Amino acid sequence: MRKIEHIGIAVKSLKESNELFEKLLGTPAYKEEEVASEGVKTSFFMNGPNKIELLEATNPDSPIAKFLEKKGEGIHHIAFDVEDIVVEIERLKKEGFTVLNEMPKKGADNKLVAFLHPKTTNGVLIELCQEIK
Ligand SMILES: CC[C@H](C(=O)O)C(=O)SCCNC(=O)CCNC(=O)[C@H](O)C(C)(C)COP(=O)(O)OP(=O)(O)OC[C@H]1O[C@@H](n2cnc3c(N)ncnc32)[C@H](O)[C@@H]1OP(=O)(O)O
Ligand SMILES: [Co+2]
Repeated sequence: MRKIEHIGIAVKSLKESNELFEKLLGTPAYKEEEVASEGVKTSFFMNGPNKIELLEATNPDSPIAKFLEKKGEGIHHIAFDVEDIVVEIERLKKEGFTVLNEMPKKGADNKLVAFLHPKTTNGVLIELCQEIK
């Protein structure tokens, strides 16, 4: 794990939350992107070296929809940048973490991603991100 790649925040309305985070950070979202496979539409903000990802559900089966139902709006996951996601998945499995998708999948912002079950990470959903070069 090299650094925190982004903090994911579940929101009800991307439009409203984009306006709120633009006021908060003093800068507009630099990208909006839908990831149909995850049932989300996302927007990204840079704040210095830090990246914020806002996520709105695009269907009721989306992990974000279920999260909002259960916990309401708020921090959803922490994403870490990794050099080689396949190597990292194997390492983490050996360490006893539950990897939710052993095959990396295409995420947003030109990344390959995988997730660790929060039950094995002190209640925090962890995302692994490898830049697609
Ligand atoms: C890929 C695009 C983008 C990117 O950055 O590129 C994204 O980040 S997409 C983000 C959305 N996609 C995902 O989150 C995929 C991984 N998530 C999952 O597979 C599920 O959400 C899962 C397994 C974490 C939870 O599934 P589900 O909600 O169906 O199960 P439960 O409600 O039974 O939850 C089980 C247990 O986990 C707790 N939980 C659920 N979500 C979270 C969370 N985000 N953070 C912490 N804990 C979470 C939930 O409360 C349950 O605990 P319990 O004590 O039993 O209540
Ligand atoms: Co994410």
